[in-house]
This record gives sequence, C-alpha cells and structure tokens, in this order.
Amino acid sequence: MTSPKVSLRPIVISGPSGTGKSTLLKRLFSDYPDSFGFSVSHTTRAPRPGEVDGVAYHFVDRPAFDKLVQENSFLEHAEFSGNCYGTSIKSVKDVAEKGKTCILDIDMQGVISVKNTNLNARFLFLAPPSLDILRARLEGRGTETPESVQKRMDQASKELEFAKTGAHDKTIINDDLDRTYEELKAFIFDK
Ligand SMILES: Nc1ncnc2c1ncn2[C@@H]1O[C@H](COP(=O)(O)OP(=O)(O)OP(=O)(O)O)[C@@H](O)[C@H]1O
Repeated sequence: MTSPKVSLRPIVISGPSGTGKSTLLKRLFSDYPDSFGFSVSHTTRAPRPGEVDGVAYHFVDRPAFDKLVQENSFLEHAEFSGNCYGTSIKSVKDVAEKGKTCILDIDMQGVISVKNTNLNARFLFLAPPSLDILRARLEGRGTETPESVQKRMDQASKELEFAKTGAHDKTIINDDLDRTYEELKAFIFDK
C-alpha cells in the first residue's frame, strides 16, 4: 500500500481496555509498515533468548531504572510480577529520529504525562459504542477472568469521564470496525 505523508508528531491513542485499540493498530501497522513505530520500553526483567537490547526492550538493572524514575524520564512506569517496565520520553523521540511516527497506546495517566512534556503529540480517544458492548468484547476476547473484566469495566468508566474533559483532539466511536479504521486514518494522515 502506498503511504500518504504523515507528520512525525507522536500519536497517542487511548480508550478503555477492549475498545479495539490493538485491533486497529495491528491493521495500521500492517497496511503502512514503514510509516509507524512503537517506542522501545525499558525493563528490569532479564532478556529472553533472542531478545536484542534496544530492540525488544532497553534492558536495565534496578538501580538504573530507579535513576530514570528519579530523573522523571518516564511517561509511565509500572511493576508487574517483580519486574519494572517504563516508557521513556526519549524512546518516543527516537522513533521520530528514525523517520517514523510514534504511536503510543496508553491510559489516561499516560495521556496526562504526555501533555506535561514537549512531545507535541496528537491525542485520539477510542470509545466503545456502549458499556454493554465493551463488556461483550472483553468477554468475547477470551483473555479475561470475570474479575479482570470487572476491573477493566470500572477503569473504563474513569477513562470515559476523563475523555469528557476535552483532553483529546478527536474521539472516534468504534462501532463498525471498517468505518472506524477509515476515521482513524483520516485523523492520522490529516497533518
Ligand atoms: N468494531 C468492532 N466490532 C466488534 N468487535 C471488535 C471491534 N473492534 C474490536 N473488536 C474486538 O474486541 C476485542 C477487544 O479488542 P482489542 O483487543 O483490540 O482492544 P484493546 O483496546 O486493544 O484492549 P487492551 O487495552 O486491553 O489491549 C477483540 O476481541 C476484538 O476483536
């Protein structure tokens, strides 16, 4: 597919878990493999066989990770099963350095963080047609326990409230996937 010109300003896509962000981004990356990139995260977990430092992750030890936290280098960071993960501001800038538009799939805390940087990002909110449909998608994905569905539904309400504050440049409701994808592209290739 020929790639229309796209700005190197990072694009932040947020929205409740299960709204369809990964589905849409997979399609975008597959249709335009040379135009977009994800930032490379930092982690304190050990590399798995075949994982290259700086490609899969930036592998760092705990003191180095803590130092980056102290220096406010991360847009977001969290600990999962004893390992730390973080998205650095620099890793987002590195994508543009390579001539690609960085796409950030992050939650509302991440949106607030990005707004407090000089990344000059554009913000897209992907909304579900309704909370009932969101629940059905989460259940239909087959990846969640009933508890984790409930946790995501609780968080979804907070994300939807946050979107009402006007923090995003555009909101798209993901009802019909093909139509949503066209709207997503219109937003992305707009500038
Ligand atoms: N427009 C749509 N109509 C029907 N089903 C959809 C639509 N978009 C996505 N789905 C389905 O909804 C489920 C959730 O989508 P997806 O995993 O892409 O959500 P997500 O926003 O990336 O969630 P997370 O933040 O948890 O990664 C998937 O099973 C996907 O196939």
